[in-house]
Amino acid sequence: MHGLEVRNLVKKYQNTLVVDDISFQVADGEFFVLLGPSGGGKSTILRLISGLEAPDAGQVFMSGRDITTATPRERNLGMVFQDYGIYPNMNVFDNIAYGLQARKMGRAEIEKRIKITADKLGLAEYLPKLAIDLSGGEQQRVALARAMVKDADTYLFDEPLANLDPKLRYRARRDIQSLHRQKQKPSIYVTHDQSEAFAMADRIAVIAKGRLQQVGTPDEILQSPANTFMARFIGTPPMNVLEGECVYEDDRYQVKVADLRFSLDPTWKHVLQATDASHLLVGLNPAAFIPAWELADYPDAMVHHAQIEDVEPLIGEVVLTLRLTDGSYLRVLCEDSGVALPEVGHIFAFALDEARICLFDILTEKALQPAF
Ligand SMILES: Nc1ncnc2c1ncn2[C@@H]1O[C@H](COP(=O)(O)OP(=O)(O)OP(=O)(O)O)[C@@H](O)[C@H]1O
Repeated sequence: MHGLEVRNLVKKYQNTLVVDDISFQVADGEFFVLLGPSGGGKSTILRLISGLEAPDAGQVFMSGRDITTATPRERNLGMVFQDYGIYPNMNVFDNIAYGLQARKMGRAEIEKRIKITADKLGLAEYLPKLAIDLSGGEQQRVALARAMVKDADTYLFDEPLANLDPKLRYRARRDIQSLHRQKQKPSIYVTHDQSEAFAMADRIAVIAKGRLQQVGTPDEILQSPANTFMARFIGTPPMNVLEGECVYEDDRYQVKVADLRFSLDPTWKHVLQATDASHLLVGLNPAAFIPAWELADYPDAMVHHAQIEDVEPLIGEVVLTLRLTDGSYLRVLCEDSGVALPEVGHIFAFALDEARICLFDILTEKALQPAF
């Protein structure tokens, strides 16, 4: 097998389980993002892959070879970390050359590679300068150059853009993706920034409390959260998770949330017959609502009403918080209509794209799956 695999990795610090039985595979050419809240265990997983720390259990494989006990150098990794690991009193050329010299590469080959990489990253004029005299963004590019000059078997990135301003982040993101495409190796990228994860990832693994919550493409993660943690974590604003009840009336399954009733697709039938559907958790994606000003385009949609509790304008979008009859709140994300914003206290008319309803078991909080 090509690519990288971690199998049942476990790591404890002073009896606290920080990495709890984590397994995943990353194919050659795949950009794989570890996303999750701070302290969840993402960086520890990267350190276990890099060999900077040893796992208490589990294995790491590269191209099918067990490298769990190999030294970091034997693993042949390209690494870009948040603190960049730059030697401040060396010039930029020597910083980039360091790993190649350690591998006993010839001077002419080192110079050739550094020239190509420095040109690509706009670093040519900085090569003679001391690293300490560079800005944060320039140092970040040096760290990237150091990973790029190598022909590594896997590339690891640990929040490499955390210290950059938004404009530089955008450019650095493009540089990292271009490096990845050129190398066609597995890349594993740690971030707690969802927009970064969704912009860059082929697949995302969400890690929280040391556990793998879900692995999937950005679309799978967004549309089909595996549990209520995922539903409440992903998205701005995240999914509404409300208590509800399923009823079978008028020849169809319907889900009731406060005084709202939504029709469920027949693909839910088997789940609802097998589960205690009288009480479950209902996931309503804020982006799945049809606002008042678009209802004319959906003449068959079931129209609901609720009072507006809060209006939060964003760039080109608006988040409305609606108060339901049982006192719970529903957040709705709408494209800005271009006319006057709805007002707090007014009654808002809306419909729901019912195909996007998610249901969760109230005890396990795991997603229920419709049968297609
Ligand atoms: N060397 C260590 N000794 C003891 N505890 C540690 C050590 N390294 C990490 N931890 C703890 O392990 C947990 C996971 O840390 P880790 O840095 O892997 O999380 P993370 O998801 O990368 O967080 P962040 O996004 O903040 O970097 C944290 O509770 C952290 O305090």
